[in-house]
This record gives sequence, structure tokens and C-alpha cells, in this order.
Amino acid sequence: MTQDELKQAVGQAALKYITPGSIVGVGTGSTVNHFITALGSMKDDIEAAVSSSEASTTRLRELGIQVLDLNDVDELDVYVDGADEINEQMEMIKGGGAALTREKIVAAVAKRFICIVDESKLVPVLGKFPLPVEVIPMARNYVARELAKLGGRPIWRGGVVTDNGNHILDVHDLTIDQAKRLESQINGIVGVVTSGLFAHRGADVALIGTANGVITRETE
Ligand SMILES: O=C[C@H](O)[C@H](O)[C@H](O)COP(=O)(O)O
Repeated sequence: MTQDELKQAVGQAALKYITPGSIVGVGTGSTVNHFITALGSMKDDIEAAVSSSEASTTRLRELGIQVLDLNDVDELDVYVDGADEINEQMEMIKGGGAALTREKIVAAVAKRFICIVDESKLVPVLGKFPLPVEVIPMARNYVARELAKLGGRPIWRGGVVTDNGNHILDVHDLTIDQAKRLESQINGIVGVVTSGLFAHRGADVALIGTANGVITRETE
């Protein structure tokens, strides 16, 4: 199977976590795009969606799925999203598509985070994928210097402006063996909006697309 077929398989597999009549939290990215397509087949069974990006909102609306403002929603049963890396502890790096801040906000509201990935995203230690950090534009160089003190090599993702009007620093050369600690340290730098480390709020379920089918992992 191709990588795209594996993404399609997990996008489809996520449907079984959708409760009829519920409002669904929807992430961003190429894997989630397959989930959105699959969700289209259930559009008359769900109430609406809350989206983590303008790109996903557009796709959802094109399929006739209503998209609500998160401020009008008290809770979500599930949030379905991809990841750039996920480890055995269900900690993730996200933000390859620059949607990390809204993703983290919608995930915070959801009872369960369903992570959908192909097997290439499974890693023993996070950090090979450069860690995205969203920053207030005027703080970019200051934050970069502070991130370097933590052992990383930040590179500005030039030309990219997030849905929130901010910039992204991609932090290379990190070996993240204490993800929660690093997440807190980065969040503590003035000018940081969010880091793409999802450790304090990791995944509850991981659906992993492999050549032998979709594997399910759940936190205990
Ligand atoms: O900002 C983007 C998101 O965090 C994505 O969920 C992540 O980059 C994975 O994307 P993809 O499914 O395209 O590999």
C-alpha cells in the first residue's frame, strides 16, 4: 500500500469513534483530509464540526458539514487529527502544516484525542521531525535565541503566516526524551504562542496504518 492509502485507511477507521448526533473536533493535514472525506458519508448523522484550520473548515463546508465556532461549544466527544511523530507514550509532534495552536485548543476541549497516522510517524524518541513553535512575529528572534539555549537549532519557516497571523520556528536537532518538561519550558518563553509538542495532552487512541491493516493503541 502507498502512504496515501495508509492515510486513507486510518481516516476511514476513525469513523467508528464518532457518536451519532455529536459535534466532531476536526484536525488538519493530509491524513485528516481523508477523514473529512469519510466524515462526509456521515454528515446527516452528526450535528456539526469544530475545525482547527481555515483549510479544514473549507473542506468540511464543501461537503455540507456545518462548522461551529469553538466558543459556541462546551465540549466535544472526540477530536480527530494526524501527527508528524508519535511515540509509545502517545506524545506527539504536530504542526508540520502550521495549524498547531488551533489544534491544541480544539484538542483541549475534547474528551478523547484520536490520532490517525501511517506507520512512518511512529518513533521511539520524538525530535527527528523539527519541532514547530508558533511565535508572535516581533518576538521571533528572541524566542529563537531562547530555543537555542534549550539545545535546539531553530529555523524560521519564512513566508508562512499561521491562521492566527503569527510565525513558525522549526526547531531542529532536538532529542526529546522528556517531552512534558520541554513542552512546559517552551511554553514559558515570552512570545511563544504554542509549541507543537503534544505531551501534556497526548493522544488517547492512536490508529496506525500499516501494510497489515490498521493497528489500534489506547492509553490505559
Ligand atoms: O499542522 C498540521 C498538523 O499538525 C498535522 O496534523 C500534521 O502536520 C500531520 O499532517 P499530515 O497528516 O499531512 O502528515
